[in-house]
Amino acid sequence: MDKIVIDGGRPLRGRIKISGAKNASLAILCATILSRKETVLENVPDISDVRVMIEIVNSLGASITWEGAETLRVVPAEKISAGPPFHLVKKLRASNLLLGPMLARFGQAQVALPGGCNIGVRPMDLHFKGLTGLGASLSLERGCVQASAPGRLKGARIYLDFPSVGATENIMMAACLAEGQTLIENVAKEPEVVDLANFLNAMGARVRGAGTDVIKIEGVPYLEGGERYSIIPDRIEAGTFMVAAAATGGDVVLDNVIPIHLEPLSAKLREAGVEVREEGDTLQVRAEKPLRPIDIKTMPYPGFPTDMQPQLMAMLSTAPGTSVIVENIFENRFMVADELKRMGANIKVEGRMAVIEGVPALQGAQVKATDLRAGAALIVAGLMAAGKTEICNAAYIDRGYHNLEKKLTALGAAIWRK
Ligand SMILES: CC(=O)N[C@H]1[C@@H](OP(=O)(O)OP(=O)(O)OC[C@H]2O[C@@H](n3ccc(=O)[nH]c3=O)[C@H](O)[C@@H]2O)O[C@H](CO)[C@@H](O)[C@@H]1O
Ligand SMILES: C=C(OP(=O)(O)O)C(=O)O
Repeated sequence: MDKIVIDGGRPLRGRIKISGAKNASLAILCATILSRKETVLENVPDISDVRVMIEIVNSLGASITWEGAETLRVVPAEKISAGPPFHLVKKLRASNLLLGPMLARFGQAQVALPGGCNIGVRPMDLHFKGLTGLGASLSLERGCVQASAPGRLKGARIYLDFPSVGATENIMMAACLAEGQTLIENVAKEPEVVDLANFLNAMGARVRGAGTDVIKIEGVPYLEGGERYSIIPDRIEAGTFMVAAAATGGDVVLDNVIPIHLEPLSAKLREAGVEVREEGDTLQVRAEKPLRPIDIKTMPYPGFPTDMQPQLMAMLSTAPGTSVIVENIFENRFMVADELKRMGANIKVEGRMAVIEGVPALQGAQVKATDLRAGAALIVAGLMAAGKTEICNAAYIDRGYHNLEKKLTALGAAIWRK
């Protein structure tokens, strides 16, 4: 059942609830390694990335179990014997977030270099620079990062050359248990970083400034846990449904969203002629085709998110005129263009720039997902296209979307697994 089939051409209409954020959940599951007591996490999406991360943290000695559809009970490990197994670490990019918490809590970590989607080189130099700055010794042995910090890590001043989400999160988690004050400058400001900081503080950490350029952490000797913590809604899942609604000329209401997190996308959709209305924790997206062409540059938050770029490319493929997308975050994130071309799109990719000439319509075709958001973009394209689209490698899509077919069916799409 690794294929998704869509019989396209139907505008999405209706109302659905958005799930908890993948990227916040993955970081927060890693952060539970830091604590000594039980924690309950709510609004956790039941997606394959989360399931793999649960297996990874459990392999270190924790006990994480589902208590209902969206709630996890986490009993942290008291000690760890070995690093997480390679067959799990290689599945997940976010396994790079284990290093900081393992080092801070247990003074050592052995973690294979992470896997995940092939959207760029994705080095870890900034993670290593930060952790070394806190006093850890790191070396790479046979594909495995060996890290140790005899005694406690030491607070330090760390400047990130680029506001990397993962490096910010890893260093912030490690610094929570370091001795003294840590100042991390030029940090990522993504909502998931803020959510992680809020969770750490709920466990007794002293993190200030998350959401600004500088994060200040006063180290504490231990973290307690013991809180019930609700994870923020997934702005990328919400964004994907917003784009799907707009691209099909639909009218969709999304519940459980934080509209401000979606502003970089909402602003661009409005520019394309889409009506986006915010009220409390709901968003309504309404569009009439044809849409207007627009230009997009991906940037760190609050800029336009790279994780929404492929879906926008699909939407713009039928906006009459020329749209230009510049991808500034990941060098290999235009792979979906070739698949969209199979469906009749006219897209030229030159390095980090893609030029899209709107065509009157897409036609259904057999296509393959090359990564998670490329898969999401093909879902959008399949919903727009006339006739049947068959998307293979659906496992990529399952990494990040909970109940995708069920939610789209509720909105009137004809979509099923094969
Ligand atoms: C699990 C998770 O939260 N994933 C998100 C996270 O990925 P991730 O944390 O991997 O993304 P980063 O913000 O770290 O990467 C951004 C850029 O920095 C570069 N870089 C990063 C680290 C480093 O040590 N050196 C370096 O050069 C990367 O190659 C990339 O070009 O943020 C990305 C950017 O918003 C999102 O697309 C991912 O969905
Ligand atoms: C790139 C993504 O995730 P990851 O960093 O886990 O590969 C994504 O969610 O689009």
